Amino acid sequence: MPQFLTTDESDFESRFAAFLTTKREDAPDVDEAVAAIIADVRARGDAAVIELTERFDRFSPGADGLAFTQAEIDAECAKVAQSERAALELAADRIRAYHTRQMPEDASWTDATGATLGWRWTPVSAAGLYVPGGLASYPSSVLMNAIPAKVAGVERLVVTVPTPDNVVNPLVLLAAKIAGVDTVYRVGGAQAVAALAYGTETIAPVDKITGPGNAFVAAAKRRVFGKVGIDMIAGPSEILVIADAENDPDWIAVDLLSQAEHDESAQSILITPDAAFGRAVADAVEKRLETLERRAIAGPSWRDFGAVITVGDLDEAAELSNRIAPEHLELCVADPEALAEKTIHAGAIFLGGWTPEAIGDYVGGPNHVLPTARSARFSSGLSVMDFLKRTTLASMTPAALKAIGPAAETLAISESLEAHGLSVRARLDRLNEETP
Ligand SMILES: NC(=O)c1ccc[n+]([C@@H]2O[C@H](COP(=O)([O-])OP(=O)(O)OC[C@H]3O[C@@H](n4cnc5c(N)ncnc54)[C@H](O)[C@@H]3O)[C@@H](O)[C@H]2O)c1
Ligand SMILES: N[C@H](CO)Cc1c[nH]c[nH+]1
Ligand SMILES: [Zn+2]
Repeated sequence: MPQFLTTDESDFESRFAAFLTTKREDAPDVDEAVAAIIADVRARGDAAVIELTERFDRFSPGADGLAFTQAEIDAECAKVAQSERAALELAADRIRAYHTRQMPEDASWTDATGATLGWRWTPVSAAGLYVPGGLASYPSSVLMNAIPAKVAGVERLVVTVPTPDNVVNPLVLLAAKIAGVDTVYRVGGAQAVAALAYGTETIAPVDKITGPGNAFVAAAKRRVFGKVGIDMIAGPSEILVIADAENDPDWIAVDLLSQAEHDESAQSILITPDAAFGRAVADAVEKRLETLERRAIAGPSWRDFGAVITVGDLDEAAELSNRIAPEHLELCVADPEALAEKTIHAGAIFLGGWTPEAIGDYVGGPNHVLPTARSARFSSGLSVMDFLKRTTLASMTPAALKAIGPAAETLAISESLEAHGLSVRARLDRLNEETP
């Protein structure tokens, strides 16, 4: 049974607090194994990657076979149905258009002292995208990771994907091709992350690694952070729907199940001002679960981590939503724009009953790699910014240095940093000699 909570019950606060802090994931401790794998790849390069692939993915690529050839990619892509190809292309076009608008502008201005200041954005030179293997590999996630990188201007973009038993999902290769990925390596797990971070004879190192994966991949990303940049460690999916009684309970039920079916630890929550509507949605979920193919995943997720919360009004709904800070927030109410003004902590907001979250997972345009586990309080989804760096620019004239240099010298002396002060003083002295 999902939890049924009502804000006017006396024990609501304690039950809600317990619900908020419920541990949803028990990630196995794999850090020691991952440390050994990374050390092995650093020491032995391709030989280690090949051996680990033999052990974990049960085939031997050989050094020549670590990267897919163009002919292999073309042959796999030819297996994809035209309808799927068209859908991927439509998704790619819309994701590209959205992320192009995210590109930030450089800035430069001259202030009253004559100092010219500003900043400049430049892309990382090379990025590596990890694509999980097996059933969990989502071609849509290839687009969501690769397209922002290309829009940002990343010069070399590579994908690593495990291909257990040497079988690849053709849609992953097609998505990579559509997104403009340069090379795809048939390597997975911590060895793929290590190869991307440190490089091997075959795999050139990258500067930034993005993409989800299992506990081994997550631990490896944590370990190589610092040597390279990483995006985030994504947790199980979440959806929060705020809906009034004017909705079809079945629509809301399938929206809740759309994230529940990702993972047994996913979380789906309905907040509604109408208790009877909440019960109708819960009944509709049970009915859908009778036939849903992924009920073995969605059922436990809904029953163990799902909730229906009845509130007094939509202001109270917004307040709870902000405390939950969900990855995805659907606002199925009469005035979703007004409610969106109040729901300030969420990875992505879907406004109105005609905007199911699943549109955002595939073809809306915004990114579907989003902060989970309440981290939307302080972080954002993947964007072009993840593949850009901002460099500040400053240019002094003699007059500008004369105006602000003495204060720098004073601060340097107060920090006992003599050479700092002298580097300013040397120039100020020259200026004083020239124009006493
Ligand atoms: N958050 C998201 O958006 C999202 C999307 C897709 C998948 N996922 C997650 O990605 C994961 C996919 O997992 P997966 O395992 O199918 O694919 P994966 O690609 O993450 O991991 C497969 C690799 O794990 C390594 N591995 C497996 N057992 C190992 C062991 N005992 N020791 C060392 N390495 C080992 C192997 O190298 C193998 O190639 C799931 O946890 C899923 O929830 C998340
Ligand atoms: N909803 C997932 C992220 O939370 C992403 C995804 C991929 N495919 C379908 N959905
Ligand atoms: Zn999804």
